[in-house]
Amino acid sequence: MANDLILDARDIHAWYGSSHVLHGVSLQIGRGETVGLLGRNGMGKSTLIRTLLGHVAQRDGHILLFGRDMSRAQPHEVARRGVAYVPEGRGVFPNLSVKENLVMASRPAAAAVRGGWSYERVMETFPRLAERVRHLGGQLSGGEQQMLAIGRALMTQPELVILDEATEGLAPLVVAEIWKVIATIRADGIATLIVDRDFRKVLAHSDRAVVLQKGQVVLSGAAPELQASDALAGFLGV
Ligand SMILES: Nc1ncnc2c1ncn2[C@@H]1O[C@H](COP(=O)(O)OP(=O)(O)OP(=O)(O)O)[C@@H](O)[C@H]1O
Repeated sequence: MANDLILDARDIHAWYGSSHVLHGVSLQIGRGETVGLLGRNGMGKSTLIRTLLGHVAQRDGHILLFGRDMSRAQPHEVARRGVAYVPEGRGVFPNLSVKENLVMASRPAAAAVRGGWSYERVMETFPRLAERVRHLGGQLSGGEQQMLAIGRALMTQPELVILDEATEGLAPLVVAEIWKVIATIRADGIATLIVDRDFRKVLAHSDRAVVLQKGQVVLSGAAPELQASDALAGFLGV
């Protein structure tokens, strides 16, 4: 199994100044596996993601990516290893056009391996973006920006896509479109780590899920098992 792991993070701690936020979290993601990361507000989900990506300087623990030690890696080194991050708040370039946003993210890399995510395939997957290729990132609606952010992530030909609150604040129709794209990414065999407030949708689209409470893993298991678990509602406060 070890060789099939994309991510193997063990005993992760993280701090903001004197505030100790993650208390020994372990998380494994296998090739092509979709993992949901659940927990109430402020429980450490974004911090865990940002720590894995190298954005939180005060950290401890072991992070292996494809078996390589990335415990002290910088964010650009993690990205180069095939981890694409779609942050809360999207992160598209407002002064570049839709096409420029996509093309500048593009990496040929191992595209041939799976057919890859070409500019054309992103356009087919997101018809709304195709209608707006010349618009600037900043002129797009929130939902379109989110699609552009996901499109950018896919153009890097990732092995693992991390989606932090990708549907936050979007209209129901757009949310439904984004879940459809998440299903496409999964069917493509790209591993995904998903954070979203809609825990039912997360479980429906994941192989496995992990629940954080106060910076610790309090529950984890196969998605169908968690769905049926009485403990889950308690941890999520629903
Ligand atoms: N930049 C920061 N500086 C100081 N404290 C922070 C910072 N970011 C987050 N925190 C604190 O760390 C804890 C975990 O926050 P985090 O954002 O990781 O939680 P979360 O589970 O992602 O919740 P949310 O859904 O609200 O984003 C919270 O107590 C939060 O206030």
